Amino acid sequence: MSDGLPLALTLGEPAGIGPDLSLAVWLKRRTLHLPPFYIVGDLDFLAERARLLKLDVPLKRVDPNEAASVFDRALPVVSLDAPVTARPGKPDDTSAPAAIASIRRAVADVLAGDAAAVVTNPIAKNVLYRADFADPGHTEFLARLAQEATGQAAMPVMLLWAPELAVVPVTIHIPLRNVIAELTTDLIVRTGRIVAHDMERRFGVARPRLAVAGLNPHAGEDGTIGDEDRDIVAPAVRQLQADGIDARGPLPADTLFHDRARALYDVALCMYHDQALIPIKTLAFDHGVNVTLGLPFVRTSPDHGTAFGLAGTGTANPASLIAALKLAARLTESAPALVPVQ
Ligand SMILES: NC(=O)C1=CN([C@@H]2O[C@H](COP(=O)(O)OP(=O)(O)OC[C@H]3O[C@@H](n4cnc5c(N)ncnc54)[C@H](O)[C@@H]3O)[C@@H](O)[C@H]2O)C=CC1
Ligand SMILES: NCC(=O)COP(=O)(O)O
Repeated sequence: MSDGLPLALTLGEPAGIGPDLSLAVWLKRRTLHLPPFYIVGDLDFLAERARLLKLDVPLKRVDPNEAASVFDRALPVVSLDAPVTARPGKPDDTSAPAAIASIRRAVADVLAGDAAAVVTNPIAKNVLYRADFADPGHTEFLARLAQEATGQAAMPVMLLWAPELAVVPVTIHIPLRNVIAELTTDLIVRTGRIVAHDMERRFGVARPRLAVAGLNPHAGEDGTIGDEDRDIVAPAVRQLQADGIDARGPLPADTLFHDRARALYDVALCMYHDQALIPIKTLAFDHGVNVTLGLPFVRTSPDHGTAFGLAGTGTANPASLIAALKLAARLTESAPALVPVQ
């Protein structure tokens, strides 16, 4: 990992499974050779959750620069002045400030060079929205924080990655009825350029192959089942090709995700959230990782959400968080912790 720096892991929604998984994966640090990380959150709250789960996890309040050396014997906690009282499975609007402050601190640490990358635990979007969180999710919030800190505009792109499949939703958390209005040739082109750049730079794929899904059934069937594929998606593919990017499409989405089709591309660019996330969560829910491309730093996250029904039970599967920690370490190895925004 870059310069032996630890990963900064956010608290996420305190009533969700993020705290449980963070404690559980620390216990597996040696057997799984996990990269060192610290969690940004309320130490007393984490100690209480560990007691509830009967997990013997010593916690140590640290500054980020102490975290790597502490990690082997205790879970390092960068403590925030944002106490949490939420109980497992009972989301409580008062914990939104702590969830937000944790993300802010993790980003500040990585931008200050004190952490190698940001790994986020799941937040409950509706809880944050009620607290006037202005962004749809981490993806856009992280880009805003990066822009505020560096003065450089960042266009964040959501990638869901697993060894079996990588997908990008071009439009993300918007109502389905707004997708057509927001889907433009320019948006697809800008997204495709960032995907091609970051797949090469971060993931080490020499000439990434992009499969661009159509929006309509049968990719519009020559404009007879909707004209967006012909008028919006196809020109974007041509532009990406003119840029020298190996892009194909628009391809019918219903035949894009079976085994033989997946062997022909590195990333599928999908036109809306569920077109991208259904296939990857079907194939790789337990170990899929959410990665934000287009940022000047690495951010990964488990692919799942807060799973309120499992919080405090000790039954949530930690595999996706483990994959997120390992991928964050890998991505910071293959490129500097901070890369300029294109
Ligand atoms: N990166 C993030 O911050 C994300 C946040 N969310 C948020 O999570 C909340 C709940 O969303 P849902 O759609 O219900 O998705 P979810 O992923 O929390 O749960 C979907 C199903 O998968 C199960 N599940 C999830 N994680 C699991 C794990 N580690 N082990 C075993 N089973 C697991 C749950 O019990 C549930 O049956 C929402 O508020 C949403 O906004 C959802 C996805 C990502
Ligand atoms: N469906 C993916 C998701 O909700 C993650 O969003 P983000 O918080 O990473 O932007």
